[in-house]
Amino acid sequence: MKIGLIGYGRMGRLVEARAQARGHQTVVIATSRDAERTAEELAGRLQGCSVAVDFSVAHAVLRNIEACARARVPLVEGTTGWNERLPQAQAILDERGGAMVYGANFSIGANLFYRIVAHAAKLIAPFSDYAPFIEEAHHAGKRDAPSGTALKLRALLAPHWPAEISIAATRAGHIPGTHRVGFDSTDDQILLQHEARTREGFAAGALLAAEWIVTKQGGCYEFSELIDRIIEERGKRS
Ligand SMILES: NC(=O)C1=CN([C@@H]2O[C@H](COP(=O)(O)OP(=O)(O)OC[C@H]3O[C@@H](n4cnc5c(N)ncnc54)[C@H](O)[C@@H]3O)[C@@H](O)[C@H]2O)C=CC1
Ligand SMILES: O=C(O)C1=N[C@H](C(=O)O)C[C@H](O)C1
Repeated sequence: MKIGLIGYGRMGRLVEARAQARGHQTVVIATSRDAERTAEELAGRLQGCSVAVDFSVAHAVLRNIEACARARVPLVEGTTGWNERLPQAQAILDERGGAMVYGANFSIGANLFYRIVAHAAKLIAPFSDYAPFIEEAHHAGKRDAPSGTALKLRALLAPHWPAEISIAATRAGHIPGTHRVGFDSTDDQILLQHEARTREGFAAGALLAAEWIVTKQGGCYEFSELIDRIIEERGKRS
């Protein structure tokens, strides 16, 4: 694949290294130096890419989606902090026939954790003494809080607990990403945790998504849909 990287920080650089190891090539790199470019101008830069991978900043996401759709380049959208603009993103993709896979967390483990949490929520919710809470911890350089993953976890719990579910966010040092979901009762506490050891898992998932979306002509997919397909396929084989 000929990859266009939007954002060349912690994640962008890691995606480049992993992509190279898998025989792909980075042909375009857009950074904060491209912040003033319009979607049309960025689309011009992305011409010739077979796929784009965006790990940049929330305020640039809609511009980046439009640029990729205009250039007819399928997009892997890994940036977080833009959840409330998803309907606008979908409208842009529909209007221009763009293809995008997005996800707050591209690690396979975190996506399996979503399913464990969803199952736990269903199991625990009928016992009204239990109240859920979420804790997340990340490196000091992370801009958004709560994390995209914590918001996704809250969305999984919300159908079972109508009251607001508290999320506590810690920003310190170099923590790659830890998420905890707890269910607290008068007598005990059930605690589930996903802890990323490095960022390699995010980069590996983003490349898996890139290799998948590159074949798609259009559409908007959440990465967890791709994981569902993998779980289904592996279930059939075993
Ligand atoms: N979905 C996932 O699995 C993961 C998502 N993330 C998210 O990815 C994003 C980036 O994370 P990091 O790489 O740690 O950040 P970073 O701060 O290390 O890198 C951000 C990059 O974006 C560039 N940038 C800033 N403004 C831009 C603009 N207007 N246009 C294009 N590029 C621009 C910067 O020059 C920099 O290269 C964050 O939103 C983070 O939450 C991070 C890790 C995993
Ligand atoms: O910014 C990060 O580093 C991470 N961001 C994602 C999020 O907001 O959930 C995923 C991961 O936890 C790392």
